[in-house]
Amino acid sequence: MSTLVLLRHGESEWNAKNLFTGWVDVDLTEAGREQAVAGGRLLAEAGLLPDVLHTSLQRRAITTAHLALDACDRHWIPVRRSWRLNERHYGALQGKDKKQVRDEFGEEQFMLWRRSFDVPPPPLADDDRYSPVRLPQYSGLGDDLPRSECLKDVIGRLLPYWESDVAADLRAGGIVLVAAHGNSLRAIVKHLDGISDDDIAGLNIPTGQPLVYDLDDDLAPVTPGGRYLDPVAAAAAAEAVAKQGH
Ligand SMILES: O=C(O)[C@@H](CO)OP(=O)(O)O
Repeated sequence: MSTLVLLRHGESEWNAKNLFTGWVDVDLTEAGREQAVAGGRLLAEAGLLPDVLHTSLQRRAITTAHLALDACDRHWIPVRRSWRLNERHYGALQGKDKKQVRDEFGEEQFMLWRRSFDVPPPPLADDDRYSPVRLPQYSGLGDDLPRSECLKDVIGRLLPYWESDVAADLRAGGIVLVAAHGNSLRAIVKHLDGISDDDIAGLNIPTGQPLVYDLDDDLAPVTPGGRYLDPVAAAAAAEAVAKQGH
């Protein structure tokens, strides 16, 4: 038996502005920092003290994890990071206002780009100011560096890391914290709960709310869907994510 805690970063500057973000490395807002600290306090109150942390290479997840772990006195645990836990690359939509995109392209196309399993947004040009191609943290990726991704693509690049690194820590026992992003966490939840390609469209992950999975020896959830430590706040925050752009 092992325990997995999934934590989406707190509110980011571009969450607050309602902009598609993806691989753009924006910071947390003050409210996002407070959410991260509150998430850490929830972990402490529940006695869920992480033994190891996995994060993406993005500032909003890294800072959230640091603040949450500091709040529960686990700032010292081992850390592993991978681009494979990054947010979904939102292609040419990165930096665009969600409501404006919905108004311009219509509800159906907007939701296909946002939540469909296999429709990626148009690719981001390498000379775009939001392209990550020249960032040093991605210099070794070569052909793996995405220009746009759908959820299916995220699952494809995330699962190898899940199997090799996260699952290995889970099998070793203890409590594993994964601090990541709305869509990389949707990919993990889809995998764990066996959610269908259609039904995953309806799943939204709230910012800063710890989601806990107790896993059996096969790393299958004991309780499907896991449990939020603050279910009322998590439901309200997930609803707010679902409504973005509307
Ligand atoms: O813009 C993004 O990168 C993500 C997460 O903030 O947005 P969405 O919830 O629309 O997938």
